[in-house]
Amino acid sequence: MTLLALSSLSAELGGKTVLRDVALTVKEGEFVGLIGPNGAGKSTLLRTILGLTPSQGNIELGGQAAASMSAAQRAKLVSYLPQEREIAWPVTVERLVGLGRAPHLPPFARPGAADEAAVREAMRRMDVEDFATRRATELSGGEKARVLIARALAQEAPLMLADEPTAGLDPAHQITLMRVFAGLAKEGRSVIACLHDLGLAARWCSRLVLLANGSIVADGPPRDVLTAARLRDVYGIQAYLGEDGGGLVVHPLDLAE
Ligand SMILES: Nc1ncnc2c1ncn2[C@@H]1O[C@H](COP(=O)(O)OP(=O)(O)OP(=O)(O)O)[C@@H](O)[C@H]1O
Repeated sequence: MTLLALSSLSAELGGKTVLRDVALTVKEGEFVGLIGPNGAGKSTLLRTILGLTPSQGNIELGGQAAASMSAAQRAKLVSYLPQEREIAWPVTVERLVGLGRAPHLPPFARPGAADEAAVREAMRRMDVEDFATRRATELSGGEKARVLIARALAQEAPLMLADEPTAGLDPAHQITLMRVFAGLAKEGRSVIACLHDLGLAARWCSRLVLLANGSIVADGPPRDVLTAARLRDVYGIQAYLGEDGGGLVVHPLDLAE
């Protein structure tokens, strides 16, 4: 089933075209790494899908025009981890992760057993159970990031949009997160994650979409997208490209000459 279909999508910000004529289809079971240099339009693309940035063109979620959906309908289909990791209220971690269940609850209803199980599972996956009763505002940057990812996981939406989800995480938690996202894809859900770490993107994503100056310049399996020529032309770098038993290995080495 197609979870997301974008066609002829364009967006303008501050009088500048930030996305131009983007077409993208994401089916169930895909872990898509959205990659590209700073300012390429990655965050804007996620925000247009959510209706947070105005755009022209077509956006379909689960086969339905996104423009015709209520916020509640959309929240059942798509969860979102924004780039900003601000936590405004001093609520407990448990409570904050529990907010991920809001789209599933009628107004003023108490969470039921299924909601509590989803919250516990999300906290387990992101290794934040030990912080359950602490105030979320008092955690370290990486701990906050893991709690916010857990909140998005608790939403149990078929499609997750995550903006730089590995930022601030230590290497073990970065790998844990990539495993979680790959696991969601195996279960038939899909993830689109903006990533700057090309090594993680190459190793864990089933598909990479490379954005440059607001346009998709490559889309396919990591091996096809991350070529030496593209890394030079789009990112201006030279990188080690290799293989081991686990797949493609990419390690940026220096600026391109
Ligand atoms: N509110 C805004 N007003 C004007 N221009 C904006 C606004 N938000 C983003 N832009 C511009 O749009 C372009 C795309 O920004 P976007 O945040 O989508 O890039 P990105 O690929 O996510 O970058 P990064 O890797 O640095 O997070 C940039 O040139 C940015 O300066």
